[in-house]
Amino acid sequence: MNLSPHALPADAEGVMRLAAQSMFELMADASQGMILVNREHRIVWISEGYKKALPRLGFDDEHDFVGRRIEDVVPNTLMAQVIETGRPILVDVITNLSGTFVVSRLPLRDEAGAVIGALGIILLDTQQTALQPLLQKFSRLQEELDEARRQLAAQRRPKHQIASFIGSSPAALEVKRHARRVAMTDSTVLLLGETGTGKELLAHAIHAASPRMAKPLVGINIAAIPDTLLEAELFGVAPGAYTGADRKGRDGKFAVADGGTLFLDEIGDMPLALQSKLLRVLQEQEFEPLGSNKVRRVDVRVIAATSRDLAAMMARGEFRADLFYRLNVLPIKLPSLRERPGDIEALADALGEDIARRSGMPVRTLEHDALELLARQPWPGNIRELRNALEQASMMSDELHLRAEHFSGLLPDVPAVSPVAAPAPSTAMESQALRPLPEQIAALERQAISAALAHTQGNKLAAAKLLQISRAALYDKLAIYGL
Ligand SMILES: Nc1ncnc2c1ncn2[C@@H]1O[C@H](COP(=O)(O)OP(=O)(O)OP(=O)(O)O)[C@@H](O)[C@H]1O
Repeated sequence: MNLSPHALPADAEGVMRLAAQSMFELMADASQGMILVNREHRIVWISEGYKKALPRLGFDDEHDFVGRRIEDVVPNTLMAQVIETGRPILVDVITNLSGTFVVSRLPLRDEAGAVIGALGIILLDTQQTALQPLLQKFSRLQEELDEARRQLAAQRRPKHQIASFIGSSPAALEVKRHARRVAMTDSTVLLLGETGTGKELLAHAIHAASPRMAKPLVGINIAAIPDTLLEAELFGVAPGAYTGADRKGRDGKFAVADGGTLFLDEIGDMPLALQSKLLRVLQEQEFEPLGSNKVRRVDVRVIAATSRDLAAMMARGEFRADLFYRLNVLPIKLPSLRERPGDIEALADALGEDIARRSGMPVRTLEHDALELLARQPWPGNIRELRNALEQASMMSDELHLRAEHFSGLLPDVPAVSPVAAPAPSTAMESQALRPLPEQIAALERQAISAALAHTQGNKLAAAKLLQISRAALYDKLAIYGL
């Protein structure tokens, strides 16, 4: 007889059938449990080992269990998914009320290849194995990952809605109406207003109300970054352009904000040399990273803000006219607090609640005389300064109702009893002068900065010149004093 070397032996089919059968029996015996379900997800059989786990699933009698749909009796099972997709899940960890198990799930097919059910194997019951510490660690890490994901989602949620812009004065309502309208468009927005009037808050709110809300809002304060670093910060650096830390190259804010919104704060402080590069991104949505000649395309909506008079800067040749007109398509002018004293009560309520929530202090209310006093102030630092005054007054008193006297020394209208200019020290003055020196110096410094900002109408560069300190030093101090 001339047998071809590749011909199947006559008993091949029988051996394979028996192998499948013995494998099945062996697995049913050796594993912690086995379960078979049909096409309709109904349980048709369970192994002896599986029967032992039934009480933990809430079943005393095997006959109550078999015949049911698996998803109705085994929480978190993925057997239905295996039947629907026809794809096995070779190793997985499942946790339900009966414990944590390492399992395997295989689809079962007929001769034509159609899925007729699935086989589930409990490979390990973690309570009974040396893997217990490892699996405990796994479930702890899983919990930590879930928590980190929850926190990240909460952080990504927009910080402010348009309704967070407090105020019902005609000027505040006009700002909100305008903001809602521009949120619908994709054009560049220019927010104009003194420091602390809510430009950043409004930029967040416009982004949150825009179709880009699910994408990032990236912010950059142009005045706070030295001119020499600004180009790299905005447009990124190509790999190899520099040695050292930037050798590998890095994305700039425009690339990070791709698909979302870029908030350019203090746009008036943009150096002339970079203004043309910015104009090109606004017009063409493309730029070249530093040290690269490859054009990068992005889809970014720009919201710019400034407290400076861009038109005057343009007239002086300090700001490019073409950039000004490009930015000025949808300007929104934010009113100063002086222009809307009627909103002070609502603002103080909202800020007071926020201060209490963040500090753990009780919520304070303002007495009539305190409200009248606050309404008379010039507020060069606007709402940020109001917030700061409320925070300091709350910290310095235990009373739940703040009166005008609680703002003594915190506002120019209620002069701090300065130790230097105290002609006839009263008890209050003495106690003021007995405060620690660093505290007194800080109070004076804060007042000097407030006064300089009031004088320059919020122009920080001019205020820094007046105070004879650098722009960066002024920014540091503004952050320290919450101005
Ligand atoms: N209308 C408002 N309602 C409630 N809070 C406000 C409002 N406007 C401003 N604030 C609060 O005042 C503070 C300063 O606001 P924001 O930083 O938005 O001002 P800004 O105009 O961007 O200031 P700067 O020009 O100095 O960057 C923030 O704490 C902000 O939440």
